[in-house]
Amino acid sequence: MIEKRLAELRKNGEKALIPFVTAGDPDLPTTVKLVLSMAEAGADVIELGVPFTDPVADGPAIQKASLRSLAGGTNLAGILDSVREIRQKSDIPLVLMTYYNPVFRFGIDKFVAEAAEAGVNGLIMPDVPLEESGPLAKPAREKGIDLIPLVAPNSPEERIKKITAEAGGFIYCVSSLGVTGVRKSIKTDIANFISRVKKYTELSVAVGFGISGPAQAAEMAAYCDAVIVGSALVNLIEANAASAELAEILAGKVRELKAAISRKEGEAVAAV
Ligand SMILES: O=P(O)(O)OC[C@@H](O)[C@@H](O)c1c[nH]c2ccccc12
Repeated sequence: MIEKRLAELRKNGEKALIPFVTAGDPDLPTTVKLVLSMAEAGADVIELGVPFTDPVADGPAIQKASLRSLAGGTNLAGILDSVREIRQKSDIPLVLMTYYNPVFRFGIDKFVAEAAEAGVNGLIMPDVPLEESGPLAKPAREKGIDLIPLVAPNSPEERIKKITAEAGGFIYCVSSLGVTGVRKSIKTDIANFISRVKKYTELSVAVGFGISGPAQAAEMAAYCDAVIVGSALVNLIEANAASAELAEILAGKVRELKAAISRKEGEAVAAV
């Protein structure tokens, strides 16, 4: 499902936009609204974060969003209910980003079965390395859920080869070492990094971590098939959580990002 959607875009020479939001920030009914409005605004796949108390791969923006969400009582069962609700209105591919602990507590097999039934298409689990993904990979494969791996700029060639061989959905290339969060500039040689990954896979390759706005998204999109934007959107949600216009504000940002990565080379960036 995810791979198919991304492959269609690639065939048309289009870049994909994958927005990330933390589920339950500010609350789950709002998350449903935000996902639907982002889908309508041009998001191609949506990544939903499962809040966790010890989100080791996350920077301050998403850590805070996780705490806000947990304070409101968000749990995995509630998130799966929200996915069911989204599925009544949209077929946009959905990826859950979750640490191992919430899944383990829920029960791995039960989680995979319920996530698949609810309409989850992919999983990103930052604290589950390939070597430990077995107990999850088998049921996920059986239920048609893609395990989307993270690859870092310092991943050795052999490791990239192994990880991509087991992957589904797309390959998540982490732009920079460290945690999630907007960065003024991305110092990694992305062109080189992406071409190393592309040697081993036919799957679409996405870049995420540190993309702060349209200009940076466009810069990254020049090298890869999809860009992932999280913290910048999470910050926008935090700043506008009390506004009746929140869904429209977020949709506006998604439209702006999608337009920026859709621009052909040489085309001027419109002042927005
Ligand atoms: O927030 P950023 O820097 O835009 O990065 C994307 C990111 O938010 C999202 O993909 C994500 C959130 N938490 C994660 C943990 C690991 C890997 C990826 C993620």
